[in-house]
Amino acid sequence: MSVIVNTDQKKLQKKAKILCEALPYMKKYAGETFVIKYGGNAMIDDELSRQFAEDVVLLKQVGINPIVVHGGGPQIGKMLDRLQLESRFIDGLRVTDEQTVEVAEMVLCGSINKSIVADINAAGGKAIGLSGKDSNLVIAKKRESTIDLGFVGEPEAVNPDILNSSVEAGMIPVIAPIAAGKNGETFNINADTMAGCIAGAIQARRLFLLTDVEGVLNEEKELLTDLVESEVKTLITNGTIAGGMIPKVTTCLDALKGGSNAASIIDGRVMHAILLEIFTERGAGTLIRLTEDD
Ligand SMILES: Nc1ncnc2c1ncn2[C@@H]1O[C@H](COP(=O)(O)OP(=O)(O)O)[C@@H](O)[C@H]1O
Ligand SMILES: CC(=O)N[C@@H](CCC(=O)OP(=O)(O)O)C(=O)O
Repeated sequence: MSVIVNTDQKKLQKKAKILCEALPYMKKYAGETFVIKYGGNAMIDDELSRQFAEDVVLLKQVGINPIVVHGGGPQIGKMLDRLQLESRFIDGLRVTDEQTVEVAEMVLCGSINKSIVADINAAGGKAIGLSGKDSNLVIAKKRESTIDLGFVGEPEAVNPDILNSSVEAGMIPVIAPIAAGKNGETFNINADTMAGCIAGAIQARRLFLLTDVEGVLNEEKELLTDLVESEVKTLITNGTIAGGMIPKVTTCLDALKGGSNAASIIDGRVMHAILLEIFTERGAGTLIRLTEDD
């Protein structure tokens, strides 16, 4: 025979209260599509990866349609090191020659994509691994820049049919940021850029970028909880926003202009970061909007 002691009951009541608090958000977001960008730096340990997968499956279970776009910059870097090839970045983008694009495709579409798919499936979901190449999901073109970045691409067109049919079939798409150009060449796309353009093209209700910092930080390293477009531009110009944070904030602005309702940069090192962001009144990261009135 088992008994429930008072402290157990209090713990259970606390759990029930948390579930009730999440109810209005579940209702508000049921049927909506969320694009979640899972950065290579946020995949820092197995337990966090397992919890990320559980969060994604929970979203699907409560009627939200999550679409995961992943990165893997540090993992590409490690493989390049092993092959004694150099990693070089300009404004957060990897300079990508022919050998580098081969390695990027192998790492992103191979080990990383499949391990996220496996984690989501192990958590009870039905994940399908894709890249921009599958069913012409994303057609890329060379990214023009003052310094030649090689095979770095940017999305030119998005054909979301494969996403719509996968979601309708109850699947969770997991997308690697690799795409083909019109002539069949392979392009390496920054994963934030890939996530933002997909979010815009399918008019995702929300875009989340999970990374390895609390959000956008000011010069004193304090978290900026809300930013509008003009503030983002000033922070880039004065160098406060630099490196890998540049493609993140510009991606958020592009997704908002494309039709997403809100874009947030959040700390992927925090357990259940997505659930906290979606199902509590004020998430922990930086919320980006176009203007104060949005
Ligand atoms: N103002 C800023 N606030 C926060 N992080 C910043 C800022 N400027 C530059 N960064 C850098 O951006 C990094 C996140 O980008 P990145 O390394 O590309 O992450 P991910 O792999 O998650 O895409 C942070 O770890 C930090 O070093
Ligand atoms: C062009 C470009 O920079 N592509 C990235 C793609 C992976 C990525 O963006 O990964 P994170 O999100 O983990 O940084 C790269 O080669 O690192």
